[in-house]
Amino acid sequence: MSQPTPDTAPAIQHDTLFTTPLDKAARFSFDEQVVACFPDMIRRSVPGYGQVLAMLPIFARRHCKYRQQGDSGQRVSRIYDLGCSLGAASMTLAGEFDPQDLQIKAIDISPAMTSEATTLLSDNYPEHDIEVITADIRDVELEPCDMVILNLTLQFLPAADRVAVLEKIYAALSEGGILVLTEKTHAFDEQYDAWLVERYYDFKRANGYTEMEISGKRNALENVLITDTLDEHHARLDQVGFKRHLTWFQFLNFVSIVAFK
Ligand SMILES: Nc1ncnc2c1ncn2[C@@H]1O[C@H](C[S@+](CC[C@H]([NH3+])C(=O)[O-])CC(=O)[O-])[C@@H](O)[C@H]1O
Ligand SMILES: O=C(O)C(=O)Cc1ccccc1
Repeated sequence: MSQPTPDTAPAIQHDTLFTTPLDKAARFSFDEQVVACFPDMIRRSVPGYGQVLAMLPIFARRHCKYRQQGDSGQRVSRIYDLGCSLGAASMTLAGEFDPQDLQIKAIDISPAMTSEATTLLSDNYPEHDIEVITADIRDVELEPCDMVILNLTLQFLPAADRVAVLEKIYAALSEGGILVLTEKTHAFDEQYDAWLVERYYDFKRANGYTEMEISGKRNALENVLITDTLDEHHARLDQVGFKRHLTWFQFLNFVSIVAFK
């Protein structure tokens, strides 16, 4: 199935959030202002964002086993999209699967995000079984599932809460299921890290962001987006029980890992 062009969504606004000097203490939050420009912001700010999304249905085809659902005998695979924002990952998956083959549960803590995600997903994929839930992923119980997507979400949880969320994901995944974990990272080596950060800012400049926007966003994300190193991610996946996990994508300081149950 090909991806329909979203026709009912409001026009995507250009990200101009940090074009004026702001209170230095203003923290980044996923509010209405961010929602309005989010698709533009994330594509201009996250190297490889579109490429990672495009691989999700390809991974899903290989790892989602049809499961028996209730008394109806309906067979579907269940996928969680945790920290779904506007549902881009769910949208990409829905575009590549028939409605009867998938059940998607998309969860985000920001009501501004889930409200818009609900509209976008139901307008574009009315036949698909997609539930958008406003909740903190630290609090939700996960049902048995075949694939879990954490696309740039774990980095926003307090470091102390990350193990518990991954343990819960490991417990919910079926044998043969996968977690796809995409994150911004930092390098342990200071010189490598400085090089990666500077090239990341070059990437942002190339995408039209000014020095003020780059530094404004950096200040706003301080203590909000807390990166780990790639080694820390792999060690934590080991710790929660995943025996096999592979970095399948890297673009500057952004990585994506697939962990196999
Ligand atoms: N505790 C939490 N519980 C639930 N959601 C949370 C929590 N903390 C933060 N979030 C949510 O995690 C999302 C992170 S954005 C994900 C992009 C998306 N995955 C995408 O594929 O486009 C990444 C980014 O903006 O860099 C936001 O929508 C937060 O509200
Ligand atoms: O890390 C950054 O500087 C970013 O701009 C990434 C990002 C993208 C979208 C929301 C929050 C952070």
